[in-house]
Amino acid sequence: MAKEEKKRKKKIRHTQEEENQKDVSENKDKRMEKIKDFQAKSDKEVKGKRKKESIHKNENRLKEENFIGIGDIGDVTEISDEEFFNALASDTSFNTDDSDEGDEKDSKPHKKQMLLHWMKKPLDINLFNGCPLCMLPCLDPRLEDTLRKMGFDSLFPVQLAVWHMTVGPGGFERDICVNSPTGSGKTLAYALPIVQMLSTRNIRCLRALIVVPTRDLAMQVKQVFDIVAPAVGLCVGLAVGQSSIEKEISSLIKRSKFEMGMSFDPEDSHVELESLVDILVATPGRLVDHINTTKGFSLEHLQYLVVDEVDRLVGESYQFWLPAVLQVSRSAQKRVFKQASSHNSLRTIRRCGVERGFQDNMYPRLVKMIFSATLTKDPNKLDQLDLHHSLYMTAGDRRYNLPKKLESYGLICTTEKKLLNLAALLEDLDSEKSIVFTSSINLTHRLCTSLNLLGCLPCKINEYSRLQNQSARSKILKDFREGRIDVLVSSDGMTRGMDVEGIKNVINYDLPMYVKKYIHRAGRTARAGQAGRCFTLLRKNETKSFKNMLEKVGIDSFSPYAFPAASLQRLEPLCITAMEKLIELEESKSSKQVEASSKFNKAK
Ligand SMILES: Nc1ncnc2c1ncn2[C@@H]1O[C@H](COP(=O)(O)OP(=O)(O)OP(=O)(O)O)[C@@H](O)[C@H]1O
Repeated sequence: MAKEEKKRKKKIRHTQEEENQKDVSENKDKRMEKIKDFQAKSDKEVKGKRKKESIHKNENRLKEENFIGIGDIGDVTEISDEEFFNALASDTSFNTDDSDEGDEKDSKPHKKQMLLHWMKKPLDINLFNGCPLCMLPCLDPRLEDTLRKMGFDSLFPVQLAVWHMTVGPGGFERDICVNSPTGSGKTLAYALPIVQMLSTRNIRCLRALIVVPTRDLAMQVKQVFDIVAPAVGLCVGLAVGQSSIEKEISSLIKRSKFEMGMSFDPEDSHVELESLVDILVATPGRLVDHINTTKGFSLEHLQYLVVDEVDRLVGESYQFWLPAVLQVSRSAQKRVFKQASSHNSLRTIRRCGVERGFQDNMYPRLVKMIFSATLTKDPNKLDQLDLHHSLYMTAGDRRYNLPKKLESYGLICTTEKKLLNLAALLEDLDSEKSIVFTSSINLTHRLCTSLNLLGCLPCKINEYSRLQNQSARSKILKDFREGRIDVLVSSDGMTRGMDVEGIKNVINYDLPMYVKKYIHRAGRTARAGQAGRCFTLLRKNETKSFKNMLEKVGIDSFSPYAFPAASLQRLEPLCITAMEKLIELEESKSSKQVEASSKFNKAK
């Protein structure tokens, strides 16, 4: 009897276990289904954005092709339909931050490629070896002292090359166009000669303008000037919209004494407002605001114009600022030049002779210096800069170069396994300082949330994208610089020019579609001659395009990077749980948004 009872109970237990297992596996299938749907939705969202970007890019290309500009247009970005749909299918990242990141492909053999004559014989920066500061001709001892305090005892090749063409024998006779790899020291390459040349000025007025594409980069460039400029008594201003325009104006323009007192009559326009700065670092939008609206803001004494990340700043989304600056400085220059014989209070004596003017009027030359790690060769874009007797400087004979000590790796996996592979990689890297790049702002947020929901990684992770306001981004960047954050999940807004010391790894969560984007992302590491690694997560069907991309920067293949199966198995359930929590968060967020909008509609 007891035996039969035992048998019966065992049978019941067995069927229960079978049913439970069946529930669990059905449940798991449902969970995986839900995660797949979620991933497909986010892929679709990113693809939609990319498609828009790419159509936008093609519209621009067509516009350019119909543009009757100088020379041929063989250098415009080209993407055939089949490439476009391949890229979409392989889920590679189109530019979502800036449609100007496209490559100017070396035009196909059948297309005549027009290369500007001055770009045909570039000056090779690699011919210049690093030069000890004590051997640098004409360097102001105060600047030498400051550089040593910065921990620099020699100049990098690009810095020496630019020095020779500006302060040295080259004497600023020509406009300088520099194409030098990321992290090679371009900021100091232009800051040093400008500060050296202005160190002898008597009267303070705005003589040097540096334009960069983003606020964060502008603040970073200003930090460099804030170290070297005061050493020779120069003042530096910032115009980026970081503070209110009134606050900014008071930091740039000295209000006349009358304006302080009661007796000031605003109509009294003959009172000359003085500049509080010799050098201004600005983003295009705020610069144009000051040109158009700020009383006393003048470019008439401008001697140096620097355009950093120039291929971005002459791109389609920034085209508004350059004509304004050139026009204002040109007309002001002509006026100043004519008055030069008069005894006005301030005469701007510029070196480097005069420029071919309009209607044969001669006027002092505005020296232009343009910099990028991926300098454009498109004649239509460069023509906007109105360059004078340009000198093209580049590192070696290849168009695009990665830092010498950068190693490129590829992690081949399916979309579904990307989070799992990224988690395994971050676990592998322990808490080394790293940046994870994604192609869209929303994906940045989701990825950062998922990684934190895993709860098992040895690193502190935060996100950095336009979803956060400027002050939040500045704080996160500061925490990252100071080591309170180990891994930054970032959209491409961070890419250009940002210099954070000690970044060991860059991780592309998705394959950048253009080599320029790859260069600027990977260039966040291996800076100033240090070593660094760039990992790219890609699908099997993206391997070919990744290899093609690396060939453009002189790398004939990438090293595969894989993980022991055990670590993937251990992390997989955690990733699934993290994805489910993320889906719940997204669903509750969207239901709250629906609730809020229905309440809003009812209230109307
Ligand atoms: N002469 C030097 N000696 C040692 N370090 C230097 C020197 N010049 C610059 N550096 C350091 O090199 C790093 C990269 O400099 P910088 O940001 O100017 O590079 P970059 O070429 O502008 O890079 P990107 O193309 O990404 O903007 C900075 O951390 C800077 O402090």
